[in-house]
Amino acid sequence: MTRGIALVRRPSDRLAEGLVTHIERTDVDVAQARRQHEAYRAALTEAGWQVREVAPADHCPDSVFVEDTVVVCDGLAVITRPGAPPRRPEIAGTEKAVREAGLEVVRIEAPGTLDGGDVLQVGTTVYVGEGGRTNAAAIAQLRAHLTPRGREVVTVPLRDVLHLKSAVTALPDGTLLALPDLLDASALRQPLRAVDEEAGCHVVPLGDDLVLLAASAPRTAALVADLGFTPVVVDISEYEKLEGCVTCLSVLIPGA
Ligand SMILES: NC(=O)NCCC[C@H](N)C(=O)O
Repeated sequence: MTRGIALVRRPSDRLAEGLVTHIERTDVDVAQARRQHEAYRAALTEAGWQVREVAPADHCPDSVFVEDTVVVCDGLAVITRPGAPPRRPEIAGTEKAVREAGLEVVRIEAPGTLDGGDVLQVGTTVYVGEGGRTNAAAIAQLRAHLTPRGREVVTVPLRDVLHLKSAVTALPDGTLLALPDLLDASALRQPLRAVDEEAGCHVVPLGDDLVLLAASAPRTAALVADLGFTPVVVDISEYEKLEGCVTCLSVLIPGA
């Protein structure tokens, strides 16, 4: 028995040309990135997920960051309209993959723009970061799609950060791990723990007590263990050079 499907997309040969917005560009070692992607996939498999590949989009340097192309909620896939125009061709392959996984499909339409990295689901609350990539028109569309599924969509204003999940994610018990300087935390409802490592606020609950996080956040891994969870640590240094984190390299479809 698996926990569900984990969609991933192999890194493009053009990965090193990926977008950078809030950090300096540094050289990406694509061969190393490929090895790290293999290890990331292996960690998901080991944690009980059936890893499935979205068809490659080698002409899109950022296509490995598959999370940004879809929001999955309760059997529904909301195909996004990425805020960065060069990333919009990425959505076709994702739509095919989620249809094959048996999900119902709807889309964010213009003038809405939304990146999956701006959407954090905690219980029935769906936080959406409004900032550089995601606008109010898209948030209204997402709300219309998810309200009938018993979700409450809450807007979180962002400052100087790529995505909401660059600044805050949640542990399996709903506790938020955050870098509070990067967002308006007053919108957040669950208990919040500030972390002192940039990569420490990006975690992915993998089921039971398992928590995926990056090797660049060792103090947060210790904190996660102290809180009674089991850290699953992966080195994603080459993706971090492109403002990627553990969340953006997969889309989890529980129960699929
Ligand atoms: N959800 C995410 O954290 N996505 C990371 C996207 C990084 C990519 N270089 C971008 O700027 O779109």
